[in-house]
Amino acid sequence: MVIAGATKYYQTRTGSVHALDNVSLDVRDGEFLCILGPSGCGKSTLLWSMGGLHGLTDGEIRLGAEKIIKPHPEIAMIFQDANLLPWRNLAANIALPFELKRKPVDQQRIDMLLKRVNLWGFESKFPRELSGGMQQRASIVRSLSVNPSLLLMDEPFGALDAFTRDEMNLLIQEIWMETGKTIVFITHSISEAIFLADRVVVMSARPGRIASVFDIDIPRPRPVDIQTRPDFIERVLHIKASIDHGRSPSDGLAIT
Ligand SMILES: Nc1ncnc2c1ncn2[C@@H]1O[C@H](COP(=O)(O)OP(=O)(O)OP(=O)(O)O)[C@@H](O)[C@H]1O
Repeated sequence: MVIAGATKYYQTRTGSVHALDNVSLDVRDGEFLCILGPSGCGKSTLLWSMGGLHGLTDGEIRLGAEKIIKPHPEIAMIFQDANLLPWRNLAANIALPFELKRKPVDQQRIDMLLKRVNLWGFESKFPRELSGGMQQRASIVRSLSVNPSLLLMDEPFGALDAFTRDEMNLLIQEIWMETGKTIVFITHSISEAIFLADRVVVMSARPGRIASVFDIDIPRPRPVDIQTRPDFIERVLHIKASIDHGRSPSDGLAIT
């Protein structure tokens, strides 16, 4: 995917908000890219535009030769809230994208994915009967069931407890290694970004711009306890220093 000069102004009753300023970035096929930055720096605006859910004021986003101006079958999105419909059981929730596209349900692929994320046997359960981590795993199955090439994840594990978050990070690392999907993942956590990414893009706020890009060459699979190793902590501090250098004192960014 190519992002070329992406610029976005929101028009509000109190004036216009400059959310993205001339953001250009090539997302390489098959890479795991994490976007990090303080609240309000335009991460979601950028990701939603990549998903065809928001229009840009200027610039463009392309997938191959196609300009992204509306949702695209090759692009799936996962949000912090699993967004399962409460009145549908797991099977019916996962079948939804097929219904919307009026396509036959690929049960074989869904079963394979359910087994992969340890939800096999839970198909008749309703969202309220599942933990937050299970709901998020179901939303991952729902997104992957239609076999997109690009997965856009907007702070998908931000609402989960630390243990579940570690489990989900391991799971998404494994899925990425097995499937070769391109993943763009937004997070507030520097450690989560370094743990997952091939490249970490740091954005700065007001207006949202790319401040720096860091290559993360740590071999995979990366175990969770890698985050306590001195060289990992050094990377965290290095990225944190670059953020502190370029931000105003009111911006917040978790260091976890
Ligand atoms: N629909 C909207 N209408 C008006 N302004 C908006 C809208 N959505 C976002 N903004 C503004 O655009 C800027 C960027 O917001 P965005 O949600 O993209 O940032 P973010 O980095 O994802 O923040 P967070 O980390 O808090 O989710 C902010 O100043 C925000 O208030």
